[in-house]
Amino acid sequence: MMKVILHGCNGKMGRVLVKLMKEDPEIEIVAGIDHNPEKYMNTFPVYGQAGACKEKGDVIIDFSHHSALSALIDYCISTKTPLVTATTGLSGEDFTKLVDCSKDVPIFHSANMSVGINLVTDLVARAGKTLGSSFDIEVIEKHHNKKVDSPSGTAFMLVNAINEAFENNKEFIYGRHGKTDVRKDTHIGIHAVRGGTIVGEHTVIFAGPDEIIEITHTALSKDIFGLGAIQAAKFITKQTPGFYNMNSIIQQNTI
Ligand SMILES: NC(=O)C1=CN([C@@H]2O[C@H](COP(=O)(O)OP(=O)(O)OC[C@H]3O[C@@H](n4cnc5c(N)ncnc54)[C@H](OP(=O)(O)O)[C@@H]3O)[C@@H](O)[C@H]2O)C=CC1
Ligand SMILES: O=C(O)C1=N[C@H](C(=O)O)C[C@H](O)C1
Repeated sequence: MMKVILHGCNGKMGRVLVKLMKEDPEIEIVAGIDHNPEKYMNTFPVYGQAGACKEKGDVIIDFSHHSALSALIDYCISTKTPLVTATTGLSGEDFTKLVDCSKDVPIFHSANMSVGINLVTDLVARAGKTLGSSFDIEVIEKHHNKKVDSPSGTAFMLVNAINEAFENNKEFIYGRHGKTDVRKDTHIGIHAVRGGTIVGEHTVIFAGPDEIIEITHTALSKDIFGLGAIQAAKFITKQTPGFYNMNSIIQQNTI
């Protein structure tokens, strides 16, 4: 039985994880951590912050807010608990802290826990490399109206992968408005749409002379993110300290 501590248990993704983990006979949720512990009647104890958690878990799954990450990492280091973190909106400092922590504890981070988007990340990097600078690259991401961070973590994952293929020579342009300068071929435009209950859609457009390639991933349910996080949790409880992502699982399973 894998004992899980769920960080952000009362949020939208937290509730999805509670539902999915209750259906999994190999998992027990031993505790939750959330800003507002009293919000739901849970069958497990819920604490207002990581430091207050009394239970010991085999792993923590985190879908919360970037501002909570620092305290969570301190908890993981002091209790030597592996962490699967899906939270987006992380700063460079947050990433550095995660990488430092991974020297002592297994850490898994992916801005998108679906298998599909991880394949798309490879595809767009390859497309960028193949098409070169004569194709303009623009990314459009669409999410629900409750999302707090823009652009999405996945959009950053996609453009960073493309940029690497261009030896990091690209400049990210966030939306356009007014009488701005004309587009340069070093630009990658990134555009965020927010509305309704859109689960998550990412399109990368490669617009060239007289032809256009569009690669789109559409998430149809939040369950895919939850199931990916559960798969990641099962994976890192068997790993030594290090920094892991979806590719670590894909390579192992050759899905
Ligand atoms: N990697 C992936 O595949 C996916 C990642 N995400 C990411 O997961 C995160 C959560 O998404 P979602 O569930 O939709 O967001 P929600 O806002 O619905 O949930 C976040 C939860 O975390 C709580 N929280 C906020 N700050 C803290 C804190 N300092 N300590 C403890 N709990 C805190 C919130 O409490 P309160 O509301 O009271 O502030 C809320 O209950 C986002 O960063 C999102 O981008 C989402 C889907 C997929
Ligand atoms: O907040 C969300 O909902 C999502 N966030 C992640 C992101 O920022 O990329 C992943 C997914 O698209 C849903």
